[in-house]
Amino acid sequence: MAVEPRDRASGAVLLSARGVSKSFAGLHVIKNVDFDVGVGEVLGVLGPNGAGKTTLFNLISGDLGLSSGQIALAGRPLSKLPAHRRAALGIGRTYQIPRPYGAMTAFENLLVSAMFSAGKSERDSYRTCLAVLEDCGLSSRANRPAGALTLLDRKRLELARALAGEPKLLLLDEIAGGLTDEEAADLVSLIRKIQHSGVTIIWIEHVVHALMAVADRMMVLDFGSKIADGKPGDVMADPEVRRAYMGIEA
Ligand SMILES: Nc1ncnc2c1ncn2[C@@H]1O[C@H](COP(=O)(O)OP(=O)(O)OP(=O)(O)O)[C@@H](O)[C@H]1O
Repeated sequence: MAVEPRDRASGAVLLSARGVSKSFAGLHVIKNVDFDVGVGEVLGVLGPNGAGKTTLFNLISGDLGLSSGQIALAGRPLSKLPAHRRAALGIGRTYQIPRPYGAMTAFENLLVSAMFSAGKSERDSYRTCLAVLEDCGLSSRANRPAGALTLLDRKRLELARALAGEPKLLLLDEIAGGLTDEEAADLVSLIRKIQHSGVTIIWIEHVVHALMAVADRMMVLDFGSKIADGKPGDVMADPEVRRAYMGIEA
């Protein structure tokens, strides 16, 4: 799973999207979006409600099919692959509303990911799941039913489930939403740790200060189009971003 720092510095592209578009019954939700994500990079994605951010994740993970365009992982076109094949290739994701198997324990939830996404044996999966639970601060809740966990722990579990699949590319969808400042800071430390282990991350988030703390680059969507892509400070100072996202006229 881990990549060496030199890979991160090499500028190799892990995910590339070209001319990506999605329509629902004639409603153009994603419009001709191009972007790359480098190996080991953290790309933050911002945009107003309804801008198309989650739809973009659904197109990458295979939860939805493209209307047109191409998405490739390490040069391999993904368009014809169903979601489970993309997971096996190393695409892990969280959902905005956590989707644990509520009646299963936290540990069992991870085991499903490790065995079916990472394709590990049960024995190897046990080891991975214990390590991931520890990293995510969930060891003491390993045997609790997922449905009985607090919001923060359900968010941690959502992340832990994705990590148990040993992703190369991790898609985080508004994982800091609804958390206190202190909880969000804990989550940021955890995401930094994941980043340092070499996982490439795309993070959709409205909690901008959390995103700014880890993003190498930011991309902004508005009405399905990319309106900015660059260094976080430059993007946040961009007059079009300030107008679209913060309602501030330049
Ligand atoms: N399966 C679907 N069928 C029809 N319309 C959809 C579907 N999924 C999303 N949409 C529409 O696409 C648009 C973009 O939705 P999306 O959830 O991608 O936005 P978002 O940027 O993630 O918003 P938020 O910040 O509120 O999560 C919205 O107008 C939404 O209603």
